[in-house]
Amino acid sequence: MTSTSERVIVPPMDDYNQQLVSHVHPPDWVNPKPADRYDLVVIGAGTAGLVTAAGAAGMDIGLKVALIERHLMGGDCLNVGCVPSKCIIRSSRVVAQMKEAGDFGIRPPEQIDIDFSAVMERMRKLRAGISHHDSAQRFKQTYNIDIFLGEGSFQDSNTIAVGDKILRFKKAVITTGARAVRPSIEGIEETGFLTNETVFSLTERPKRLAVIGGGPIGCELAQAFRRLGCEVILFHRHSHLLNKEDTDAAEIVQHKFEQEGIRLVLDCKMKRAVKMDEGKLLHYTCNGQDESIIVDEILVGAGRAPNIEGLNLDAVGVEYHRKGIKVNDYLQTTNRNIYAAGDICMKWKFTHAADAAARIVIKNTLFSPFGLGRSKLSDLVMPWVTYTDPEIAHVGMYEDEAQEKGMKVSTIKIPFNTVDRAIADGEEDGFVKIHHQKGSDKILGATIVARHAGEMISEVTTAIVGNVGLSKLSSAIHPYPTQAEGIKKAADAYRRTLLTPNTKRFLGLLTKLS
Ligand SMILES: Cc1cc2nc3c(=O)[nH]c(=O)nc-3n(C[C@H](O)[C@H](O)[C@H](O)COP(=O)(O)OP(=O)(O)OC[C@H]3O[C@@H](n4cnc5c(N)ncnc54)[C@H](O)[C@@H]3O)c2cc1C
Ligand SMILES: NC(=O)c1ccc[n+]([C@@H]2O[C@H](COP(=O)([O-])OP(=O)(O)OC[C@H]3O[C@@H](n4cnc5c(N)ncnc54)[C@H](O)[C@@H]3O)[C@@H](O)[C@H]2O)c1
Repeated sequence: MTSTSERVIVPPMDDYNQQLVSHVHPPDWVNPKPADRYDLVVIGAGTAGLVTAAGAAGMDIGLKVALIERHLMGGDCLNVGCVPSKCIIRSSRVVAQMKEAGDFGIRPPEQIDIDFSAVMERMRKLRAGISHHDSAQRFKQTYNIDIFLGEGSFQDSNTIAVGDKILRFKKAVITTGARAVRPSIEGIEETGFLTNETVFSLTERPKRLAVIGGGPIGCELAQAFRRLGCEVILFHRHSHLLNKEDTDAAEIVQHKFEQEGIRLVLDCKMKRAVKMDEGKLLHYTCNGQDESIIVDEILVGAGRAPNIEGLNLDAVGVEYHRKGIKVNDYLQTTNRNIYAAGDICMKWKFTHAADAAARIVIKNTLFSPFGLGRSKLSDLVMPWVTYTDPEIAHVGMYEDEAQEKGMKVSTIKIPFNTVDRAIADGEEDGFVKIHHQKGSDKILGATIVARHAGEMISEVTTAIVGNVGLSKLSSAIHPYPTQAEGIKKAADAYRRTLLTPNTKRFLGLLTKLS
């Protein structure tokens, strides 16, 4: 047995990050002697890889599974994505609520003292605490999975190399995820910038922060850093933020950002970055005007690039493109023995999407002989949430998407200023919007904008998955007062559309006879 594990550093290497690394890339890890042949080899131990490997090995039916990770087990979600971002978002919400205290009859403190380094330390502590779930030791001991730390690279259609080890497989799954796109802005590499891979290592607050990209990453982090005391300028190349979301929803968030003092530069083109003594100079154009600004740090959240380099995909006939690996609806690549799941191959780049895809892959690789009974990606009903404040939660189709599919759509919108609990909470900026098939109560999709919209959307997801229509939803009792009553109000609004003049006449007759 040889040790192939390279020492990995997650700055700052305090006790918490040492604990994290000891779980997800132990410095003293010794790769095992490979089995003669694996039923499944999984490359990449992010959410998709962990769920695939644990799901297969955890069945305890004697499957031999290997999992390869070159950096940190847990992937983006645990280390540089969902977990650290939601921890600092939580701290930033405390600041926002302290600032709003006056609206609730509570005198806010004269000065809110934000200890940025303590906020980041809290995040590191929580992340380290969660990390044992994804640890190499746990996956080895609980599931009897062979963990190989190192870069996986295909040799041929039956073997993968990790360092000096050769792993033979029946089926392989590529779950290597994606990373931040490096923007093509002149001088940006020399000037230096942060991405999601480095921003959570900050220990000091940058006074002036430029955020490039107004998608989920840019928006969630711009608002958090603004609330934690940075001056934030947010550059986006489209005419409004979160342009993939429902327009009304994005508008509410954009308005909130402006209220909170985030400077928005929309429809912009970044031209050049220059490192100066006073900071980082950014040249850009906006509305045809040349402009510039000096900041202390630049954070880029400008989309994702797939981690395909080094996999040697050409050797195994796995086709790929700029956005990732090509898969069919069964998540099978162009090599029938090799599958893929998660950010490496899917338009839905979410942890829960990677998890759901992994479950499809387990079924299709191991339990669908001759292709019988395979599960399809297109059967999934996918919700997602952007954790701005208010949050935007969505599930199913947007109105235009449904129309493009030839469906006739009706939309019901309930603003939260008509929902008692939202009024009591002082959280009236938002709405529940439900799209349903015209002339029927079948729910096609929904968007919710609310402080905890993410906690509410699952009711609609469950309804869609369970084929529960608006009529049934309207008969489900919702506790009063809750913000989820907004969903019931939408369902009630649908029920009222059934009251045609004829039904009203009939009901009138019934009352006379009663
Ligand atoms: C800032 C940020 C916030 C986010 N917030 C959320 C959120 O709130 N909710 C949500 O649902 N999603 C969120 N996401 C998205 C989520 O993190 C991803 O969709 C999810 O991590 C994808 O999982 P994955 O397994 O496909 O890939 P990854 O998590 O990227 O894992 C891939 C793994 O493969 C390894 N690897 C790559 N190449 C090789 C190789 N050749 N050999 C061995 N190992 C290799 C990598 O090191 C990595 O560990 C966020 C993302 C970011 C960046
Ligand atoms: N809450 C969540 O679930 C969550 C949170 C964060 C990220 N994510 C996932 O991560 C993925 C990546 O997020 P993202 O925000 O990086 O990508 P994105 O592609 O969704 O958004 C980036 C935006 O930046 C713009 N942009 C790119 N280059 C620019 C430039 N030079 N100047 C100005 N604007 C520029 C793009 O046009 C785009 O609209 C998303 O697909 C999302 O699924 C999810």
